Amino acid sequence: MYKHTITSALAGLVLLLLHLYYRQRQRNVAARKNGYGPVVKHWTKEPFLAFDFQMAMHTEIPILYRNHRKRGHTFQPRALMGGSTILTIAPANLRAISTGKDWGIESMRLPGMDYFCGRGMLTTDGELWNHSRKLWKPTFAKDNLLDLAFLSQQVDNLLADLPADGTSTDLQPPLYTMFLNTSIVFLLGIDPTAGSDGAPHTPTEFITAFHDAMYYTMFRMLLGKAWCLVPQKKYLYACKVAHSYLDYYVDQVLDGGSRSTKTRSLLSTLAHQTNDRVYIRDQILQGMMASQETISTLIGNACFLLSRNPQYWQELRGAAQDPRNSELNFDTLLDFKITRNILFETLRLFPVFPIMQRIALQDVTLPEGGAANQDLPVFAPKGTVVTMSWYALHRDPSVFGDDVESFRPERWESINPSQWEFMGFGGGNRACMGQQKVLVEAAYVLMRFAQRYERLESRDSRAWEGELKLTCQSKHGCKVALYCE
Ligand code: HEM
Repeated sequence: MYKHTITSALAGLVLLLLHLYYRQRQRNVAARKNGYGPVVKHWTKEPFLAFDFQMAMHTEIPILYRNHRKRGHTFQPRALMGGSTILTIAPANLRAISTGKDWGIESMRLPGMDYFCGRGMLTTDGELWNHSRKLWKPTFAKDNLLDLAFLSQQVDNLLADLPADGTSTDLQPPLYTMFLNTSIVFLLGIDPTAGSDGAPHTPTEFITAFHDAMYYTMFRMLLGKAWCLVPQKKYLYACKVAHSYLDYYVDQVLDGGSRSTKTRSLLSTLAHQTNDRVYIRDQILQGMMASQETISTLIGNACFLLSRNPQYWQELRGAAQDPRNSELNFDTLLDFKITRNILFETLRLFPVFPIMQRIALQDVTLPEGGAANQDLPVFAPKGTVVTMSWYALHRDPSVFGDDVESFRPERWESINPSQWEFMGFGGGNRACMGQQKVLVEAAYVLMRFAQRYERLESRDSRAWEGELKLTCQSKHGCKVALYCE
């Protein structure tokens, strides 16, 4: 009886595999007839859903680079049950995905994120997304980014706190705290370091709740409908604290009539344009996700690289001490080549967002990647997910030179990658709105550091290893020693 059951199960399995194999063959034949080419396949350990591959690409950042080197610009893990993602870094495909209306993110993100942060730029497609982008726009206008006074004061405090006698220190946590504070000023128009002002929670309680809610939101996104099986008390509490903290400030601005204030935080910009309290709160939460650890991650990575390449620190220090560069304002910082090259080179090697995904909103054609030569178009039926690895894209020797693993900021003087060959700030419809703000603020911090410290030395012999949370940070932080003259 037992033997019979096993034999039947095995026979069933073989039939299922044969069925899946022939279905895939039929699809390939049909695609070829229509001028499409099949995508190069990649074997995974778990062949049904390629689950091991999906997990690895979110935990081991360089894995997609290694696979692209083996399989080419476009490939697909073989998943017998279907539904596996197409991986592509072919610039023509990236252009098509980033500029058309056929690709989106809503169905991948909104179900898991809706309860916490609702509908906004990071969770919707189409009209809703477009509407949010328009409402956010004035906050990123140049005249709203000129004032570096709060950042300057924060940098003063940081420089006063950091040891300058060669004692080992990790720059990542204080950089994170500093940019968390500037983020809150930018989003809410309040100084979180100034103490309590009647809000139902302290800024620290809000931040803790924000992180807790994000942590559980990740599970919601991973588990889909099965999420309801997980105890939800902590998640609901975290959402409640974060919501009530922000509601307090939204109410103040809407009810207190302070909409005419000159402070152009995201909150005040939005309050000029809508009365929808929940909508405004949701946008602030999404702004927090886009901004709160991005700039600190970039500067931390830049310092990590500079501490191992002292010649560039000396170059930066020389420029920072040059009296002609004494005025650090929006325009001078944005035009400053040395910091720009350092920041772009850092983003090239360690993109803050190393992978990005999109889902096909209808049947679509990708311009290339089909057949063994990868020169035929690829058919992507509605619901196909594409994964784009910026980490791999930024290591193309034909664009960046043979020494792609080296930190060489001066390469940016002689290369000219297209928008689809370097995507540190994304590109196309959903390109980063904060790019100028980032380049100016990060340059400001690097210049202030280089003015003060004669040397920046690494205190960590390990190679850079990425840890993917909201952004991709160095797993081991940025352990350095700083020396003043
Ligand atoms: C090192 C810092 C940063 C980097 C590297 C960065 C990079 C990116 C990238 C790659 C995208 C595209 C995402 C996609 O394709 O779906 C993006 C989107 C975005 N970024 Fe940034 N970002 C940074 C900081 C910021 C900051 C500080 C803000 C705001 C204060 C900001 C606001 C946004 C917004 C609003 C979007 C969404 C655009 C949309 O979906 O339409 N970013 N960012």
